[in-house]
Amino acid sequence: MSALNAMGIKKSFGGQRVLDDAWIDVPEQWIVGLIGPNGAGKSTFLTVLSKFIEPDAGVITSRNMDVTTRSPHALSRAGVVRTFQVPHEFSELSVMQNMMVAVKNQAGESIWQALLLPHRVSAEEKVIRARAGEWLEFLGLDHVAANAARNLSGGQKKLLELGRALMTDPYLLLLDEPFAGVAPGLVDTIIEKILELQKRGLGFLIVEHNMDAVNALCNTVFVMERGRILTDGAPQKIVNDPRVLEAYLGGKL
Ligand SMILES: Nc1ncnc2c1ncn2[C@@H]1O[C@H](COP(=O)(O)OP(=O)(O)OP(=O)(O)O)[C@@H](O)[C@H]1O
Repeated sequence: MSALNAMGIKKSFGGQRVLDDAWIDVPEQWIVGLIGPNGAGKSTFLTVLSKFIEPDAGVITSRNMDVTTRSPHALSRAGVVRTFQVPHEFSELSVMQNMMVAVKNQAGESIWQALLLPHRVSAEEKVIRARAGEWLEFLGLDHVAANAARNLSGGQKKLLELGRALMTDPYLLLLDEPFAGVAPGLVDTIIEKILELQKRGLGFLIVEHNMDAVNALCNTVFVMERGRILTDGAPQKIVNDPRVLEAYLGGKL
């Protein structure tokens, strides 16, 4: 069974075809990479797969459910959650508060109340706080839990973005350039956390330019060029494929 499968995806903007019969398959608990030159359509594909924009054609399924017409909200409630190239944290809230407001279902709304009226903390909110604390510890952010999110480094913001996604209990995470703007030391930390999450049962689809990270993480890689999937396979095979080298400017990955 696939955590995510998409076939025949087409998308045009103002007459420009950006996705042209694009496809992908993410088996359960796999880490799948999506690479390709700038402007190939990777982010657009991720945005279509997470349903933030509608495809013009094609079918998207997750765990054998047709999710083509679902809203992004419904998809994330089902367990498929995306993160953004530029993290979407609430900059004035603390790191802990950011984690707590990310929870799905009704609890998320009551958390806002709890933040505004801190003396009215329900048992449910205590459970959510404890879970947020566990994830922050896992991600190495527990020491900054009380800090305003705006004061985090670029890499810490990426970790917080991952933490906020984890608060929704996903089975598949779609990550858009999780290593962009991250200091080298934190790149290794994020790689380690993703591999640990895979061991705990999560799958990932990762759009990324950092080929060292792709090599370290991915079970398989899809290469996109001008809105189409050029080829797919193990990272070692992909980086030595002359068609892939040609697709990149300068013929070098
Ligand atoms: N909302 C939009 N309206 C018009 N054109 C768009 C829109 N979104 C994307 N495009 C165009 O689609 C093409 C693919 O862009 P996209 O950002 O998906 O590529 P990418 O492979 O993610 O590139 P990069 O690696 O540089 O992030 C580009 O030509 C872009 O200008």
